[in-house]
Amino acid sequence: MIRIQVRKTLSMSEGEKALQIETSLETGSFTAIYGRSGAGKTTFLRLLAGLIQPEQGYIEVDGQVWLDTQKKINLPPQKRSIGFVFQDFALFPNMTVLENLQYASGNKPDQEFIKQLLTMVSMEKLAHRKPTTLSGGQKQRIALARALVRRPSILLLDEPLSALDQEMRHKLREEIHLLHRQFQTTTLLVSHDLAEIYRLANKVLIIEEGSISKSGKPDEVFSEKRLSSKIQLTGEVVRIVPGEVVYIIEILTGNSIIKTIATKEEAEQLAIGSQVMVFSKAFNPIIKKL
Ligand SMILES: Nc1ncnc2c1ncn2[C@@H]1O[C@H](COP(=O)(O)OP(=O)(O)OP(=O)(O)O)[C@@H](O)[C@H]1O
Repeated sequence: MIRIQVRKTLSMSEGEKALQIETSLETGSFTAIYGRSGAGKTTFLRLLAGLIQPEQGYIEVDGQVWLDTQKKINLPPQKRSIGFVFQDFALFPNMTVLENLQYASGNKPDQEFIKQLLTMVSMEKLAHRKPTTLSGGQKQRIALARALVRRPSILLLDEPLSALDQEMRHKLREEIHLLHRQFQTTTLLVSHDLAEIYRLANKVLIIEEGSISKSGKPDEVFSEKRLSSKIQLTGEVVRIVPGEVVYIIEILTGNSIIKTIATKEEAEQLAIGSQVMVFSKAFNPIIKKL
């Protein structure tokens, strides 16, 4: 079990605001953190990692206290068993893929485990390449393997797939899913992508106005009961076409575009890039073999 309670004053453009988070996570769970830009999601991960200090807080991970401001306990980042993956790869450019993993694994690299990780992220053949010769997806696979190489108690993923194209995002999402099934590392993922959250997370925390406004299973948190439906898809708004009476909203879901209609009021709440869920009560599909 992981118990977290932190308070930190954030300096926002509109002034100061308190970030106050209190939650507990089951060991081995996969939790997504969702919220507007600037809500404090990254700051929350950095507080957990010990990269920034809260004014007040308590963090206990599987019985070990990492932070207790009352008792003046505060483990430095290197003593907190954490793996971190950011959106911008952050590999050492002068080291090969293998050296990046060996360096991260400390004094006694477990060569067998490094090999297993490289195989799991399909990078065993590229172990001797330098990061500059790799694609974004490949670099992020190495960043994932590197974050896991010390078998951390917590894996923190800060929008790890957001710099990748749709296809690569999808592939890496499945790899993260497999890595989590294999190692059961307690994971926190910051994501704006509902499809990603649905696929990976068993719990979601929504951060609004500096605190958790909702938490629960993705289904409970995102779907509204009144919208009980036969089909539910998640996607991203790619086009909004105003009409005389209604608006046409084009939504990218997987590799397909769905067109739906919306009232002016509904359309005004959307923007290009908004993540949405599409519901339909009547589902009467026609199947055509491709
Ligand atoms: N160490 C710090 N001390 C005080 N304020 C900070 C600190 N780090 C970040 N902030 C402020 O806290 C706010 C939240 O930033 P944060 O990066 O956590 O948001 P976010 O929810 O991750 O946003 P995004 O989705 O855009 O990445 C910002 O206004 C930022 O300027």
